[in-house]
Amino acid sequence: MRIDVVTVFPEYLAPLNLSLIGRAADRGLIDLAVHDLRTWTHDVHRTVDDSPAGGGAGMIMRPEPWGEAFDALVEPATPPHLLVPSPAGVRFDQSMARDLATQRHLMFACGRYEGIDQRVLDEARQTMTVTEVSLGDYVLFGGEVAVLAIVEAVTRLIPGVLGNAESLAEESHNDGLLEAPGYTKPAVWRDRPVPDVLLSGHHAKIARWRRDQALLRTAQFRPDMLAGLPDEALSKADRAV
Ligand SMILES: Nc1cc(-c2cccs2)n[nH]1
Repeated sequence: MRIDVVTVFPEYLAPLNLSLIGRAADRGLIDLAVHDLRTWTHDVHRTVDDSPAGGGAGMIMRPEPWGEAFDALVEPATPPHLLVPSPAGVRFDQSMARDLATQRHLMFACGRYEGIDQRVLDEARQTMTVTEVSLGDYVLFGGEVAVLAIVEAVTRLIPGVLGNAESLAEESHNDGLLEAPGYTKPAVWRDRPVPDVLLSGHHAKIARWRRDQALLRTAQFRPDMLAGLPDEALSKADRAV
């Protein structure tokens, strides 16, 4: 997968060169490039924003640098999926992460200030799929934080990036439920024991206990997820919890 990020704060994306994502890039599983939007400015002040048409607070990002950036980065024969973080976007979730992880080329446009001139998105829709995407119902200074989260959620699903693919199967939101609580050694810590069933070696009982805990946790913290499950997702044993 190729991932391009266009931002006025390229250093904000430095964490993408670390840890598992950095190693995935080194191993060629992803081809990640961060670009400074000011590359495509031509004035002495390298201006990327201007006052909003019609007045109002804040600044809007000018269309010209974005248009030139996309012209430089987009191969018309294989246009990317353009993702534009925005508080006004569709909510990002694990289902979208799974879908994005199957795509060949993602490009992220990090808006700052009060957003990007709308004509940039309108123009981009002529050649690319464009999705405004939100991390949640709160407002950030810019899209960079959202890109860090989305790139991490997507790249960890790419085959080969995570050493143990099994862990993907048991994590929260993979099966529509929150994951069960986890424990490790010591068997007792500050008078708090690991649940006996986890030390029993009885795999069927352990699996049942974990499923029960996942159902209870989901009912307590995310009843909306439970309500959204299709009937066939819950077994008879699940319904007895
Ligand atoms: N979910 C979300 C996205 C954002 C921003 C993206 C770009 C500027 S502010 N805030 N909250």
